[in-house]
Amino acid sequence: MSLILKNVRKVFTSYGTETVAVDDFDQEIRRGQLVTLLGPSGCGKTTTLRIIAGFEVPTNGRVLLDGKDVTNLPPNRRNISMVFQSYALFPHLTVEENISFGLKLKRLDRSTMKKKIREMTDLVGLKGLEKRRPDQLSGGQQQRVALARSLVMEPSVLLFDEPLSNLDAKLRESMRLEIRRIQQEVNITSVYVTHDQVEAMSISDIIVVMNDGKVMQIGSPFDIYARPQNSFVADFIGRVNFIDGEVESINGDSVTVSSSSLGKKFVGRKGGELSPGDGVRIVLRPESLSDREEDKINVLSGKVLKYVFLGSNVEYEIELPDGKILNAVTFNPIERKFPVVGKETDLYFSKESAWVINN
Ligand SMILES: Nc1ncnc2c1ncn2[C@@H]1O[C@H](COP(=O)(O)OP(=O)(O)OP(=O)(O)O)[C@@H](O)[C@H]1O
Repeated sequence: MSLILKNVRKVFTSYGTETVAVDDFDQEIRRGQLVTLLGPSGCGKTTTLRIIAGFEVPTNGRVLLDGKDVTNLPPNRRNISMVFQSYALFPHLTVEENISFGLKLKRLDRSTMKKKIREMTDLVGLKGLEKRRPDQLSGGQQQRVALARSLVMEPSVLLFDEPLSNLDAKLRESMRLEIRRIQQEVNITSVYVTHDQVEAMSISDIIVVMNDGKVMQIGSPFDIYARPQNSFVADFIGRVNFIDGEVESINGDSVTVSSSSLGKKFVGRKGGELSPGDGVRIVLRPESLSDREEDKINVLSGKVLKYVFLGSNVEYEIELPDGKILNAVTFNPIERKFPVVGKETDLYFSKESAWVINN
């Protein structure tokens, strides 16, 4: 089922102060897509999710489920399920009783109910644990029960509110792959809230980056990482270096940027509407910098401040002539000559990896 948020805005008023929690959120989520709302604390992710679920009514705008306006429908009439960070399982019920709890209201016959429970325990990987209570399960298993309990109701849309926050780092990694597998297998339209950018990158079809209630960018994980539309997105997703300068000339998708503080020119890719004379920044990921020139057309020189050998890669910090610190990561260090701390070194980058945006 498709989900559309049309110019959704939510303003909270408490003690005479207005907070714009969500500002003009406008996006269609197509059937079977997993869309992640990503952003720092307080950016409006949970409020957006609660508006979709029906726990909040937007101040302006509409929510459409398969074309039907559900903006003012209560949660129980939307056929939407939510998976919470806290699992919200019934502690005194077994796995299968937890899963079938909502089904009881549907008055299904015994064999249909049994079949559905078996399908769910198979799907989420809980076979053999049907008779256990939540306190006899690990955190990851409890979250699987919560997921099964949501899916068994065959909702049109599944919402996830930071579902992995209570799990340790290793389990989070495996569970996010599991959630993605299950979501794709069932082909259910999903909205997922997280503040963890790696989690968002690894499970999403589309990421919505939010800040201060505003949508900063909507795009695929690749676009959000490699083609950020503004400094906030570039900085929030992964590590980044910024080189500030001015547009000297534009030729197709190539932009020549001159940096007066470095006394150099660089060629990058046009990342927005730019004109000669515009103040811009080059977005440069640490791994785009290389100690080998090959056919890369840009070069930066600076003093090596730090050099950390990490086996598969090497991280360094370089001080540029304008005093700014550049972070670089190079791979396959065994084949390389090692830079010397305190000495000057050159690092190269391609036009493709230099994404030029408005400053
Ligand atoms: N009921 C409320 N009354 C007043 N302000 C609220 C209410 N709920 C949320 N807010 C405010 O709206 C803004 C967005 O909150 P929201 O909970 O949606 O953010 P979030 O991105 O989910 O944050 P977190 O990651 O910390 O959960 C915040 O400034 C918050 O203080």
